[in-house]
Amino acid sequence: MEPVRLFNQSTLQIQNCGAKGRGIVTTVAIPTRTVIDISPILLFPSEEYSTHGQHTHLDHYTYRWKGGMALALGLGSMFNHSRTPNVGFQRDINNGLIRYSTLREIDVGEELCISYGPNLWFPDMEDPQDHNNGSNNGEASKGVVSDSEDETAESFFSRIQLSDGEDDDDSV
Ligand SMILES: C[S@@+](CC[C@H](N)C(=O)[O-])C[C@H]1O[C@@H](n2cnc3c(N)ncnc32)[C@H](O)[C@@H]1O
Repeated sequence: MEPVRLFNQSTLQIQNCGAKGRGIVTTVAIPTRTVIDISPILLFPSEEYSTHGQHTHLDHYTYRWKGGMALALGLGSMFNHSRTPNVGFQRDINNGLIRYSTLREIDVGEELCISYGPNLWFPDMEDPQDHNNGSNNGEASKGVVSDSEDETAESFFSRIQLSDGEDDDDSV
């Protein structure tokens, strides 16, 4: 596909990122700790999700959320995964939003990626070992990230909390 400038964020564009499918790329350099998007979510209650949603393509896009699974509307559904993400996110459960912020300085033309956590349901194209053996392409449950109540060391929530200032330490 041709890169398409996004209406609400004119410095980011969505484009084809090879085997990963579509992804988000920046057309300008971005300083660290910059909020780059705030995506409202659509909540699917747990029962509805287990009966219907998880059997559909939605299951590749949803975030674990209090009371069910959430689909991020807008950019939030377009971030690809990296083991070394340059974007972090924070769920705002009360307001039904996810805030995305840069974790380091980002150069022009870089793809913006989040970490989905350790349980991938596809071979990671950014990880040559995984790409070769496809070892994660099996039993792992889908859903983009781990439960906020049950964070793993590799997931964003255990690494940084930007917007509420409770913990803005990058360390794991
Ligand atoms: C939330 S969607 C991201 C947007 C997606 N690329 C698209 O075009 O709709 C998650 C899907 O993107 C793909 N994906 C994301 N990160 C990837 C990676 N590092 N390696 C391979 N595929 C990836 C997988 O197919 C995954 O199910």
